[in-house]
Amino acid sequence: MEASQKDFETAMHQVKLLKKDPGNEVKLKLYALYKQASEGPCNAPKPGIFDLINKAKWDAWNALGSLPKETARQNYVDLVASLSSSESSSQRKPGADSKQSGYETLVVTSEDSITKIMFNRPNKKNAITTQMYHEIMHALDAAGKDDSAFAVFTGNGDYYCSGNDLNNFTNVLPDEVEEKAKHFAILLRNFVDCFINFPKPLIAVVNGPAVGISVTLLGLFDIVYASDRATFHTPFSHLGQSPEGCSSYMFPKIMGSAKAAEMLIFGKKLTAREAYTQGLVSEVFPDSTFQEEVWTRLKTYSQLPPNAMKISKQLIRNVEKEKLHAINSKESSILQDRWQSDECINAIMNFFSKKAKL
Ligand SMILES: CCCCC/C=C/CC(=O)SCCNC(=O)CCNC(=O)[C@H](O)C(C)(C)COP(=O)(O)OP(=O)(O)OC[C@H]1O[C@@H](n2cnc3c(N)ncnc32)[C@H](O)[C@@H]1OP(=O)(O)O
Repeated sequence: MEASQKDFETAMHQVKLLKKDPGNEVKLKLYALYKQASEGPCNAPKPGIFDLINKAKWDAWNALGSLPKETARQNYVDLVASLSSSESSSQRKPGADSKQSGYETLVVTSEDSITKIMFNRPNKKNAITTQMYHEIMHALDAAGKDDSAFAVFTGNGDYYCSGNDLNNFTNVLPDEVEEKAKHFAILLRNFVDCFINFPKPLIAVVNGPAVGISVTLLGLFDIVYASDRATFHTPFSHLGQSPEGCSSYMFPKIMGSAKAAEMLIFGKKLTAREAYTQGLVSEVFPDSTFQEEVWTRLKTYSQLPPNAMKISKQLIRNVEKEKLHAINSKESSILQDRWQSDECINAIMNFFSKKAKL
């Protein structure tokens, strides 16, 4: 299948996550393909002979001649995929129980055929920064391709995750607000798409309170295990925002529209037991034995035939994939407007002036 504009944008994000410098030759190739894919054949004036860097870039772009934009886009996406996958395989020893390097906001490990992705900003209640959104997308992409049977998300410390890091919205100058909102909407859409597209069973081990986007995404998980200390809170109206993560569709489907509305419109916080009764959580465990019970069970499941599990997951989820992509796109574009609203800007300012906490 031909790479889409969205694949192209995702690849552009992935390039920023490469840990190793791919070298000048590859960087020139990436530059040339990027220009060809976004602007078409080279139309810029040739730089002067002593302007070495710009001349090398111009030469690389010009060398692509009349290569169609779509082919350049595909080649760019393929090149980035090969750079990312060679980087992740060189970071992992085959068969080893390994902590994968290259992540700053996550701890990603592979053990017992399970890829564990742990939010790792315990001092900030695992709030998700822009870097963390990118690292999660990268970890999911790698977990979808590695030889693990399934992927598990959990949190380090007392929280599962406190949702979007509200600092993502600070330090934005007034004339940048519109552009930033657009940028975040693209990031959000790409981020949620990674969960919709994830090909293997996706499991959440909710070790403590969960807020915002870390809750809404649970509707896209296949199994959710929760400690009895966990709570589930989507305070969108309090923040002048609106639902994401496909929750505007998945939550009413899972728990019925009356219960979903209490959460998504009024920000009602659910206990783990309530979330279980409403179908968002598969099972609740006492906090004292949570880790032991859950991981023992997951290790047993991970020995089941991986292809059978993958196929079953896809059978369950794929019927609605296109619908979910459309919902994600709509939710992201509504949020793009919300982030520019006085309601939202005031709510975030109140949080940082410590006037408002959830
Ligand atoms: C690309 C953009 C996509 C956007 C997608 C949109 C998603 C929507 C959402 O996710 S909405 C949810 C947003 N989250 C919140 O509003 C939570 C805000 N945090 C709180 O209300 C509280 O911190 C708490 C209830 C989670 C925990 O309270 P507690 O008193 O136990 O702890 P502290 O407040 O002292 O927290 C410790 C430090 O962590 C910082 N922090 C916690 N959560 C966030 C956050 N979401 N964003 C930014 N910072 C957060 C908190 O400020 C403390 O920092 P400090 O020690 O430096 O003061």
